[in-house]
Amino acid sequence: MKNAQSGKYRPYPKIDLPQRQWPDNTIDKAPLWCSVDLRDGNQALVTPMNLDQKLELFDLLLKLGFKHIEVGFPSASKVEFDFLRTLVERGLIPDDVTIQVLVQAREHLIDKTFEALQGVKKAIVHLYNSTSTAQRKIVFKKEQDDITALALEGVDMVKSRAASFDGEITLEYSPESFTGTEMEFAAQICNAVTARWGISAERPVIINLPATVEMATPNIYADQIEWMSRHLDNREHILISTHTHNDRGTSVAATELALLAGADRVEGTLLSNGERTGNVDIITLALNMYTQGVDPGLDFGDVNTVVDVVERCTDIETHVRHPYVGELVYTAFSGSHQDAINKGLAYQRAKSEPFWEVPYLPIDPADVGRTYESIIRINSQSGKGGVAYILEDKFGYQLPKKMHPEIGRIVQGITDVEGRELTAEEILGIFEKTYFEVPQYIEFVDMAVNSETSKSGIVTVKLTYRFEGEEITSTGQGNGPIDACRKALGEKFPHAFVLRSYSEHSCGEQSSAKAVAYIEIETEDFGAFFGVGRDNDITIAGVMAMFSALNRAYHS
Ligand SMILES: CC(=O)SCCNC(=O)CCNC(=O)[C@H](O)C(C)(C)COP(=O)(O)OP(=O)(O)OC[C@H]1O[C@@H](n2cnc3c(N)ncnc32)[C@H](O)[C@@H]1OP(=O)(O)O
Ligand SMILES: CC(C)C(=O)C(=O)O
Ligand SMILES: [Mg+2]
Repeated sequence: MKNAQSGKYRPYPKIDLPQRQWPDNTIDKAPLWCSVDLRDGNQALVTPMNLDQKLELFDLLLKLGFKHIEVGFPSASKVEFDFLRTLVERGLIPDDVTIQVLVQAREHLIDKTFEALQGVKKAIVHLYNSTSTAQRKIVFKKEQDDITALALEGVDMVKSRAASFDGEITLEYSPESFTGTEMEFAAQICNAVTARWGISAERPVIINLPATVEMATPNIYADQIEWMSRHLDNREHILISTHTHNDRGTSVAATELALLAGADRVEGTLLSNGERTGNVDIITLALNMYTQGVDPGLDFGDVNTVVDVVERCTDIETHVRHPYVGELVYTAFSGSHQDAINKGLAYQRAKSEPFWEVPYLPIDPADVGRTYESIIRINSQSGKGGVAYILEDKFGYQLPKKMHPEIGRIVQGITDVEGRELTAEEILGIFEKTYFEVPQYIEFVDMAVNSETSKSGIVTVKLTYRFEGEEITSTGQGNGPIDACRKALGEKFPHAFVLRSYSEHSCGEQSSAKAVAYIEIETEDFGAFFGVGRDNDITIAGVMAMFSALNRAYHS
């Protein structure tokens, strides 16, 4: 890169805003949302949407709850014109939804726009012209007064068409390239526009202040919004609208700070489609509010469907890390995150009040229609907690905590060698191979508990097992069936061991549930090992767990 101080680039100047108020404000209600997916999003696509795609996306926007929808630039092309006509002719615009159309301050375009609007009950006509120093100098080659005159000509044209229009027309005016415009001129042109329109309580105006190009830090945009809010005439009849692009990657922050600064309305798109780096992502904005306990007024309870429809219509894939909706945003691979999430979810389930307190998950995935299925995935960065979570969450095995390090080590040994993610089924396979498919050094065959003796507290069992090619049946007594089986192995089994811990649970649906038992033994010869047994009968499951542990110890 060249020297940044070569003079090619300059810092954006500060806004003179004495006693700015916005830093002390909080967002406590949703703005009026306006989707510009069908216009700004569409105009930025390699292949603009066809009629069917626009209809599908429009339908999604209605379902999500948008009340202002910019449906296009009807004077720009046949598809744009036909789309609006289709909405009107098929009666697809609900009474509580206002459609918006964009147009330049040019007569033939305004006429075409009103032709497209015929039959619409209420519409926002969004008139724009560029006001920035660069556009005035380079593109329009006009002074400020000429630019204002252009805007006012546009207003006059819209006003006269609106007067003879059957439906209700609201004016939206955008000093396009606002962020490159001097504040005084921006206020001056907006005030001229609203005055010419005849602003009043009955004729409110939307003043949209676009970061057509994001040029500065978000606090500057907030300053600009507060500055404009202070300098716009008839502020009470104006809806200040934001329209941020994401050139510096801070459109969400800029919009949020603009809301603190007094903006009433937000234009943006789903998943940030739009010119260059995109428009601000309304999903992120809305869910940011939701996670602060503020009702966003849009329903993102099924983000997977939103992503499907938007991807189908725009032919743009969603990044796996996209806030709230990306494939990996609810997934932890790393051990310490998995451990904390696992504990957090258990804590959340157990407590009675609803406040969401799960570490590393700023939102409950279920609230946006995401499942817990993919929260924890296993690779070489993962730890024992993650493995235990998968075995319990997916397959119902509630491994005792003491056993987690053992299975964690075994799985990590495999991920280290494989160098890739292991699926849940592969984790289950490792678990079953480790505990249920151990080569049989000593093999359990059968057992029977003497029910009479069990009443006295001491249990007598008859155990049959296979050892060194011989099937042996022997009797043992103990303070439980497993202890009795241990004794029944007697002197024929050469490795002395003691039982260290035991736990059990049932696993699976009621009708097909199995009992699962976990036993830890400590052998003199091989050290401590866990074993797992699974059977219809809990006692047999326990004894099988003991054999599993013995065989693992022997083969260690
Ligand atoms: C920031 C934004 O997103 S703004 C929205 C931009 N969206 C689009 O442009 C998508 C749709 N646009 C189009 O299809 C076409 O540009 C049309 C149909 C609107 C116009 O097409 P054309 O007239 O053939 O071409 P073009 O857009 O290049 O016209 C440029 C002329 O319009 C003028 N112009 C541009 N914007 C405006 C405006 N808002 N008001 C008045 N005149 C304008 C330019 O100064 C230029 O004038 P010149 O011919 O005297 O040099
Ligand atoms: C038309 C205007 C509002 C626009 O899209 C922009 O300035 O980014
Ligand atoms: Mg834009």
